[in-house]
Amino acid sequence: MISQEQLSAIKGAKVLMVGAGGIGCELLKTLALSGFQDIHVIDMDTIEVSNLNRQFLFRQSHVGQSKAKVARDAVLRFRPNISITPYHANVKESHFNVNFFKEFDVVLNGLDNLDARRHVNRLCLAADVPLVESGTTGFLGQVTVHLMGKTECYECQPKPAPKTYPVCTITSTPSKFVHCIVWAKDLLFAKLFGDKNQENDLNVRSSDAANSSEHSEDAFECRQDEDIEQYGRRIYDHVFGHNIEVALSNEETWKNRNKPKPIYSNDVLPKKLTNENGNMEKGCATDDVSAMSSLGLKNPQDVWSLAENSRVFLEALRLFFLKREKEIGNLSFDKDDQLAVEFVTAAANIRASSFEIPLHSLFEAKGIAGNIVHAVATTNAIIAGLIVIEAIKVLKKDSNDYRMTYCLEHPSKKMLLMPVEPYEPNKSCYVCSQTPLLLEVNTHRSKLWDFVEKIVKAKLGMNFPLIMQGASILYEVGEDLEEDMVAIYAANLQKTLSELPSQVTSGTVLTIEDLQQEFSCNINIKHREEFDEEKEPDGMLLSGWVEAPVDKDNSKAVGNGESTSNALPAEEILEGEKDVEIQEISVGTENATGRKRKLFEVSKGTTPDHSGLSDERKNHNQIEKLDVDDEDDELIISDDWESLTKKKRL
Ligand SMILES: Nc1ncnc2c1ncn2[C@@H]1O[C@H](COP(=O)(O)OP(=O)(O)OP(=O)(O)O)[C@@H](O)[C@H]1O
Ligand SMILES: [Zn+2]
Repeated sequence: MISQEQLSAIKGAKVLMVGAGGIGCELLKTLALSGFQDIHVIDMDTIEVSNLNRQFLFRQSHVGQSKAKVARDAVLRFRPNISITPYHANVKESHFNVNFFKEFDVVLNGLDNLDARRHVNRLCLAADVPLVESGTTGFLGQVTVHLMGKTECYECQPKPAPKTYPVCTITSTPSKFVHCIVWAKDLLFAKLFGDKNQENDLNVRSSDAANSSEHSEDAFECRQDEDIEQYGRRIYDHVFGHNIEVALSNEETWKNRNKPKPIYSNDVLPKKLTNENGNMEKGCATDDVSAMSSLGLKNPQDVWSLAENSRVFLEALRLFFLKREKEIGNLSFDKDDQLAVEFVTAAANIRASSFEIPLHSLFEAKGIAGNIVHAVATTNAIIAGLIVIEAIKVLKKDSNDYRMTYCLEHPSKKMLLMPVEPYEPNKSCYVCSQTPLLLEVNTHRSKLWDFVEKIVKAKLGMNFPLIMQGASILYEVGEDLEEDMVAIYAANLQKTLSELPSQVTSGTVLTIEDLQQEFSCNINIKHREEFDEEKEPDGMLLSGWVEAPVDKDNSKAVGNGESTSNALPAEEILEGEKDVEIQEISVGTENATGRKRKLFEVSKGTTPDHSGLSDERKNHNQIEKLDVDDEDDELIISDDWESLTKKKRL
């Protein structure tokens, strides 16, 4: 039951929701049904068919329309007297500035990416508005509360770096299906259908290959004298046959590995394919173009044979050239693009055959390629309910009662929700505590451009940076800059740090500001001569704020509105490249009675990895078995659990 006090806090509140996807739809409904009367919703997306299974405010007829607007209309139908203001826009647009954020009593995130979450975190800090952050991944979810000075900010704990793979694993020595998927989508698909000017590691490097004129770079261009089937077969033979032969010629590589088998199209398919594509020739909408339907393959959960994959490969390539020629050169892989998924599945499977890696169905391949953990609508609904509970506490200013709550998938079947006390702000957080960072860099070799791209944008997440050394501005982004300044900054970008007009060397302190985020930080520069190409590919190292270790091979999860905030256990986890953090649950070492609890692993089959975490964090990242004997599935949300799971910084 809602108390009078809660009700008046709710009624008078002006709330900003960011994201109207899986969590957002549930949240908007729950806010409206809880009595909130003034809700603003920002979402930059339009509705897709794939959203309909869980984003229940949307229907087939809404596909292509703004999520924020349709969500508003749907909720107004059952709560016509409340005010919902939709914005079909990116929250990073400049009109959503600090003054805009200051209008709200609380901000509620239902986002799906680190970049937008960091941006909202900074604006909430600058505007001094509380933020309730959330995320779900399949059965897992979490809700955290961030209030400046009271609890940690969203960026107080480092987030894991996106999963990356060594280039040579992808180009030459794949050992898992995901390596074949990355090769198929980031190299082959990009090479054939994406921007031709982009660097691409597709060709295996070999001294022999360099001498081969026949298989030089333009092997990927369609020749004038060949038809599309010949072209497809030539690409097939080049990437699955010739390139594998070249790779085999590097004998050292295969001393301790199984040798791959070159595959040529004539080994797998008849010399001339019969035309099975009658339906496709008679014009159909671009969206419906599908190699599978063209070939009569119906079930996406079937694992195709090598011959079937080879046919899909050639057919998908043919259809791209026949039906989607205008897009070629501009395409990037999109998990919702059926033909792209078919092509990538087939290419990955053919490569997997070569390397004796088990083949996968289109359904599975799509999940891996799109970093998908299938969303669970119930998790989104639970998380949305928890967001509203925390929002009400925020509005009532019950800061002692804030909880970060984890929704767990627990093979031990002990509990579903785990509320713990939020952390205090991290005193060394460069975002909310303004602690300077340290950058080790070769100031004679690295250009200002490297610094802007690799550090300021990629690591610090700034959109409109201004870089200063003392009073002199080295670089600035903005629409109203004078032409001569634009030219000076462009020239600066091409200079090494030590060549800049006000030299950047060891001991220099740079101040970086983002005017939109009203966020600034200092970076102490330390010159270092050498960097390890494998471990420090940026050629520079930022510390003070530590990036969390990349998850071990099998400890990575991604999904709908994926969780990127704090600790979570993960059972069934896929490798991926999206920004998502799945760590361990942090709970205190003693229960309310002071009795020690047994350690256990919350997540089946994964041992917590604390490598790279500070000692303080290691102490916090203990996973404990709670002494509950009952083996039945229990939903535990009692207050007792809160006292059992209090968590404090040591
Ligand atoms: N910068 C941003 N500005 C505004 N809205 C954003 C921004 N980034 C993400 N979003 C929105 O956040 C929502 C996240 O919802 P969700 O995780 O369910 O993703 P989805 O795109 O709807 O589904 P899926 O990725 O699973 O297909 C999306 O609707 C997305 O448009
Ligand atoms: Zn912080």
